[in-house]
Amino acid sequence: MSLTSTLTSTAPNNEVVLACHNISRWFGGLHAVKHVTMEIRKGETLGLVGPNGSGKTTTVNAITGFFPPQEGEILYMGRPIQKMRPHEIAQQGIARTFQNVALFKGMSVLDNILLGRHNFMKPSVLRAMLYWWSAQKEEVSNRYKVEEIIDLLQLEDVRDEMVDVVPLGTQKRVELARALVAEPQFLILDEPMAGMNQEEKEYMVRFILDAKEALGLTILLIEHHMDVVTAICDRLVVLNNGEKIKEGQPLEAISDPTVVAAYIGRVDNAAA
Ligand SMILES: Nc1ncnc2c1ncn2[C@@H]1O[C@H](COP(=O)(O)OP(=O)(O)OP(=O)(O)O)[C@@H](O)[C@H]1O
Repeated sequence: MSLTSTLTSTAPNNEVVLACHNISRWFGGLHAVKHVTMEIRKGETLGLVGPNGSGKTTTVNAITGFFPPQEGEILYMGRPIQKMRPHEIAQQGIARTFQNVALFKGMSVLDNILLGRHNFMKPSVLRAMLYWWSAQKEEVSNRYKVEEIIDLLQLEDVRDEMVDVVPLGTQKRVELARALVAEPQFLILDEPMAGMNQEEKEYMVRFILDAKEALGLTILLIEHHMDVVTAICDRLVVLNNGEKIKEGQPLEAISDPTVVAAYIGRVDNAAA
């Protein structure tokens, strides 16, 4: 499969799922995200790109409540979320994967995926003892969802393996599975193809598109591989030094002189 021949099949509509209005985040004296405004519409795959250190992960950390914005507003389905804690934001229907694989070593693939159901698990021992039948129903429903996602992402063969022994590409897929079993409407992927070879990248693209189609997702994708970004994103937002420098159709955005200069500037700086 060629990445350039890949097409998104679920067209976005005009309903705004997530809106960031003028958000800023500082770390001490470092203004990591500067007055960023962007909107993501239902069914859309929005690419968030930019050179290293341009503020992409910080923006995602602001949306997901890990490092909330100190200025500005974030609306999810029209409701402000910028003061919510990460688990409350997750409960709204937002799930994410992390730039560096963040799985629990020493646990199986299956158990790592099951952890994504924690928002659906009620931990009361008393409740479980008194209402064993209800706990059983809950267990069955968790298992059912997990099996559906294992099937969708073709993880059947490795489900009982320790997660640390499966290849990186599969670990990234396990992370995606863990995010998907939380039944999100809005999925944030932070460099899901990092460290992958071409074949692994192509598989991952396929899995992301399949998941989007099957589960009706809206996606925010941070990705450095421009072939992936141009193949699967409907629009791009480009950051540089914490600021939004461009927003538009993928091919148009990445060939914009300001964007090209931002990337080349980093290369020159790195070489200096
Ligand atoms: N928790 C933190 N504490 C201090 N500084 C931070 C923190 N998180 C990010 N930064 C800084 O904020 C700036 C933006 O970083 P960020 O990780 O958002 O960039 P990025 O675009 O995601 O980069 P990359 O593509 O390399 O992942 C960088 O200068 C980074 O060092």
